[in-house]
Amino acid sequence: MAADPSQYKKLKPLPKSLIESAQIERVPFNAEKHICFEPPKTIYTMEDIGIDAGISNTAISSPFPLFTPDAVRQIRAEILSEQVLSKYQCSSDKASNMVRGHCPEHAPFTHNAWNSPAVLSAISKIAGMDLVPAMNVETGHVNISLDETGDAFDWHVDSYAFVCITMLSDCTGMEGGETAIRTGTSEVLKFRGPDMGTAVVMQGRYIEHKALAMSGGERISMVTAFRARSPFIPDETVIKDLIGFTPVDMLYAQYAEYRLENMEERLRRRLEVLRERREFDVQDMRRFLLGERAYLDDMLEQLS
Ligand SMILES: O=C(O)CCC(=O)C(=O)O
Ligand SMILES: [Fe+2]
Repeated sequence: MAADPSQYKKLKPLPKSLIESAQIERVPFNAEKHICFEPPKTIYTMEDIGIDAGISNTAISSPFPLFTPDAVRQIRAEILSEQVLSKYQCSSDKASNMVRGHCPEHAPFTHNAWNSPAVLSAISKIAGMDLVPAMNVETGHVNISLDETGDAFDWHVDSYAFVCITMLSDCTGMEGGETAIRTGTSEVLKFRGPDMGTAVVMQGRYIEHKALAMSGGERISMVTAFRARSPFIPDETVIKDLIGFTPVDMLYAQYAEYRLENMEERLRRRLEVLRERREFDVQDMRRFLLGERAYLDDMLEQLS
C-alpha cells in the first residue's frame, strides 16, 4: 500500500515544453469571468441506455460548454507545474498517467471552480439531483495522454455516483480520445466535446466506461467526482480501489468525515420523529437500524 505520494511508482516525466508553456500569471477564480455554462442539448436517461441501476434517472449528457479558455489555462497551470507533477503524478492498473490529490493545497483555482455555487447548480441540474464534490482529495483528478500512449483509462465503473469529465486540451484535429460507455445491450456510445472547457456529466458509478486512445497532440481530461448532497440518498461509494495512487490519510479521513456527518444527520432526524410520535413502530425502527448497520458494515469494508 502506498501510504503517501512519495511511494508512487515513478513515471516518465512530461515534456518540459508542456510544463513551461502552461505557466501563466495566476488569477483567482471568478465565476462571472470563468464560467460559460450552456445546458447540454441532450440528457440520456438510464432507461435510454438500458441500465436499471443508479440513484438518478440521468445517465450521461451530451457535451456542453462549462469553463472559458482562460479558466482552463489556470487549471492547466496548476496541474502542469513541477511542484505538483513531482509529487502527484501517478498510475494504476487501469490508467497509465494521472495527476490527483493536489487539491486544494496546490490548486486553489481548481478547488474554487468545482466548489462554486454556479458550477454546482449547473452540474446538479443535469444530474437531476443536488450534488456536491465527493471529497477534496478527488477534486482536480486528470488523465493525461500524449500521442504515443494507448487508452487513457480502461473499462471500469467509478468509485463515486457522478462525474463531470472536462476537456482541458484543444481537440481540433484529434482522432479518437472520446469517453466511451457500454449500454445495457453492450452497445458502445462515444462522447466528447470538441473544445477546451467543454464537459460531460455521467452517472459513472453505474455505467461501464473508458477513455479511448487518440492520435494528434495531447488529451488532458479532468474527472471531477460528485456524490448526492442529501444524506438520505443511498451512497455506494467505494474507496478501496483507490489505494496505491491516492494520498491514503486524506482519503480515509475525508471518507470517514462525510459518511459520519451523513449518518449524524439521519440519526438526528430519526430522534426528532421518535420524540414527536406517541406510538412506537418497531418494524419501522428495525428497518432504520438495519439500514444503518449495512452502512457501517460498508464503511468497515472500505476502511479495512
Ligand atoms: O478521461 C475520460 O474520458 C474518462 C476517464 C475516467 O473514466 C475516469 O477518470 O474515471
Ligand atoms: Fe471513470
